Amino acid sequence: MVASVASLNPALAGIDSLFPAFSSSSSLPLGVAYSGGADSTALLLATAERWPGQVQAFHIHHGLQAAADDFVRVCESVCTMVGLPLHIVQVDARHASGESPEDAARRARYAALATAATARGMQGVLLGQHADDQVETMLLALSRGAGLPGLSAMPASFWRGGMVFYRPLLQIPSAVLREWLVRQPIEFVDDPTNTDERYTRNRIRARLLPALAQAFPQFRATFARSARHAAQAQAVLVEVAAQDLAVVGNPPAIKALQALSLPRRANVLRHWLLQQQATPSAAQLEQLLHQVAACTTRGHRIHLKVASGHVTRLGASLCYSDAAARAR
Ligand SMILES: Nc1ncnc2c1ncn2[C@@H]1O[C@H](COP(=O)(O)OP(=O)(O)OP(=O)(O)O)[C@@H](O)[C@H]1O
Repeated sequence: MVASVASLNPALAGIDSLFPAFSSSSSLPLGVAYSGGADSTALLLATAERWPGQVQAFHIHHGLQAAADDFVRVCESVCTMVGLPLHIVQVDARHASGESPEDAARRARYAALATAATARGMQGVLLGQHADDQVETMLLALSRGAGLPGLSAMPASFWRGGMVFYRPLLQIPSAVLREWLVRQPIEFVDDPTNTDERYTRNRIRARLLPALAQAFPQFRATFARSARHAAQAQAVLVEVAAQDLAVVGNPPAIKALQALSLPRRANVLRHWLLQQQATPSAAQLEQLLHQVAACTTRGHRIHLKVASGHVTRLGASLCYSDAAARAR
């Protein structure tokens, strides 16, 4: 009995809880984003066990590290062994100026996964992020002073590039997946950059998570609950902002903005700016609120830098313009 429980892939519980009503017709076949690391290996094996013949693996070759060819070799060997189709997609993940290399790699990875999975007729792509990744994401957000969108951490599903992505392992600790996997005759790779403590995420993993486990043994579950509360509250804020934008107008009329309470004024301005592809810093939003409040005479000028553009006053309304973005 114990042996059969121990031999059960823990990732199965994750996919079963995320897809309770998955029918074998419309939602299959599924792709698995397979890095060759422990988590996506456990996920790939569980998915293939649950839906035999309906699963394909997708590996993105970033060409960023010398170890990338080793990842490909391990992915090929595992997929051959378990009899799964594997698609290897080369991407150019060089980062633009002002973008971090990790963000560039992630953006390129999701775009390539969406394109390749669509081309192969996949109905969704599964990702291997787990409960520890979720806590790390929240702590990273806190370390940067994030608001509710950041504290909401990673959603269990989302659309990108016309493809739906799922994260079935968000409730499963990394150690549980790894403990099972090391007892299987299956190879996996440990990304050497995961232990490089120059990266904040790796410092969080190596130093904070063990301390949290000692102080609050239930931290994965309670942090996940907080992330869900934050996501729910954020969804309400977006709804309220959309309603308020309909009232103040788009672009927003200054007098109508002044009629709103300060928190709603901040909320609707952030929402409006995000629609213009401009993410204001906390200081920029503060300045803008100050200017809107002070704008009580005809001659009052507003000219504020926000993101890579400017918010100005144009008659009775605000205006956002970004010459650099228009030229891109
Ligand atoms: N090169 C890649 N090719 C395909 N999918 C990837 C790749 N890198 C990451 N992913 C997907 O994104 C998820 C999260 O990436 P992350 O970098 O946190 O994981 P990892 O440590 O590289 O690998 P794993 O999660 O498999 O241990 C992975 O679980 C996997 O599903």
